[in-house]
Amino acid sequence: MATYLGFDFSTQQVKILATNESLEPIKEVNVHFDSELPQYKTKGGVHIQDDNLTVTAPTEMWVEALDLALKKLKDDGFDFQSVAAISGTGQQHGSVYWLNGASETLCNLNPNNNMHEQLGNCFSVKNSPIWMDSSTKEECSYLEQKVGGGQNLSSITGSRAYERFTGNQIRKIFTKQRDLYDKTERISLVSSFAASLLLGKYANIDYSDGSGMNLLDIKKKLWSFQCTAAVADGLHKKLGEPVSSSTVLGGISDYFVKRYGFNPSCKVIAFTGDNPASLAGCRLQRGDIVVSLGTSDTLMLWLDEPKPALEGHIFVNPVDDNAYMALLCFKNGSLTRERFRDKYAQGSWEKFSEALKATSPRNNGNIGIYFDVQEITPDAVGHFRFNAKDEKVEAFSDVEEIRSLVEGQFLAKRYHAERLGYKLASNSRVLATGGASKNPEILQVLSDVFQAPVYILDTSNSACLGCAYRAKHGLKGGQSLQFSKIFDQAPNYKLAASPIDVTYDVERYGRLQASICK
Ligand SMILES: O=C(CO)[C@@H](O)[C@H](O)CF
Repeated sequence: MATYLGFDFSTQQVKILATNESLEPIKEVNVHFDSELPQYKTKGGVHIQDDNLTVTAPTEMWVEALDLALKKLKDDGFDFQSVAAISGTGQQHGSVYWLNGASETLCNLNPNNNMHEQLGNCFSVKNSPIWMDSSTKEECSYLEQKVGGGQNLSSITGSRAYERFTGNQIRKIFTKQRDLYDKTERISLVSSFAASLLLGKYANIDYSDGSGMNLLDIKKKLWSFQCTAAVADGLHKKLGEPVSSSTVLGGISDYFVKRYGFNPSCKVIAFTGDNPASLAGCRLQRGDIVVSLGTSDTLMLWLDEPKPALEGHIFVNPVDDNAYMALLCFKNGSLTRERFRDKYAQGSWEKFSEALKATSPRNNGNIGIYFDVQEITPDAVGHFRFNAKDEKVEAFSDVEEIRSLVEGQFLAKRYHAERLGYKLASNSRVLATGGASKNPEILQVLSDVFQAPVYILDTSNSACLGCAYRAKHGLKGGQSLQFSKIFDQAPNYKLAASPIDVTYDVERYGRLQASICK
């Protein structure tokens, strides 16, 4: 009975999840960086430097965690011989810098020793910049200026310049630590670095995670020469060529065959970023949209004709090279919902829900826009209330305040999703996850605003699970096989809300939002 492994190199841990042939989870192990590798002295898996902008993680820590996780799986009696294919994911945007000559060590690892003892001196940059870094404003401005502005950069790479995006991080090293850059023979993302360890040679960056670098032309699926030339000399050669996310990169390295008992025929499928992997793990299809309702709310959607903009991110789709996915982050999520619960519902979610039931869709024309903290989408902050005549007002009734918050948050999501190319269709489905997805009344508003059924799914392991799915997909045919065909049974979605027939004026929301942005 074949099994598949998904590896997740996330911010706080390395997780390995095994599934059976039917892609049902059968085993899971993890190594938590802070508590199990305390010698690296990380907090939340990272080091925040004194400037409070630079955020890194020790590259060697990730290597050591992989050996530790596989040892846990071995001690648990897992049958590595059964593994037909593996794939994995890494926190997006992070980067790894392999020292000149490192490839020789990588392909000749001694299975009697830990990897990190052998690879510890193979990184020119010992502390990898990661997605929480925001120290590259200067590099972002430079790149946008070199390619003709933020919208041009977004049209090429799917995003305007963002501090955490890899190209800008590489430029920072090229301009400020040129000696380290010159000693670097290969630059990986966290995802392709992890794949390289398991492959025993440098793994290609995949199209989907590569879309988070401000370097990949997402239409041509090639490095944009305009961007790579603007970032650093000789960058193209250090990146290697990008590949489809379902590419069979090769067989597993002999180190793992001898040290853990993997089958030499086990194939390594391209690794990708955590958000693309989650899209695969949610089994997202055309017309679907994932709404994750957490501290910050995020939207992931499947797109066929993306419209890259100055907000949000468009990535090449991880399971279909000819499609795309979009990621939108909304910083004001559950903390704002909790503040309204406390202020207008006496701290009770039951009363919060009663308020939603006591008010009607569209809230008599009242719209609220509440950005307690600087919002990402759009770039604005403050509280704004409008009555049915679009006049600014100071307050609504308590129950109207609650509905105006929830409707406003979901109208924003639909408005920005449509700006990126999302088209509501008869087969549209909203897949809700995260804390607030446990509240039926909030999901009813979500369903009404999107005019689509809302399903809830447990996505706690979506990134890792998505990689086990992608391992089987890559092995069984990759791009020549529709991703949904690899599943034996229907997804475990549970219908939570169906829309009542109501039409929300999304464009009106857009006009009011535009009026409050500077
Ligand atoms: O920066 C992000 C996406 O653009 C985060 O979701 C990271 O991928 C988390 F690892």
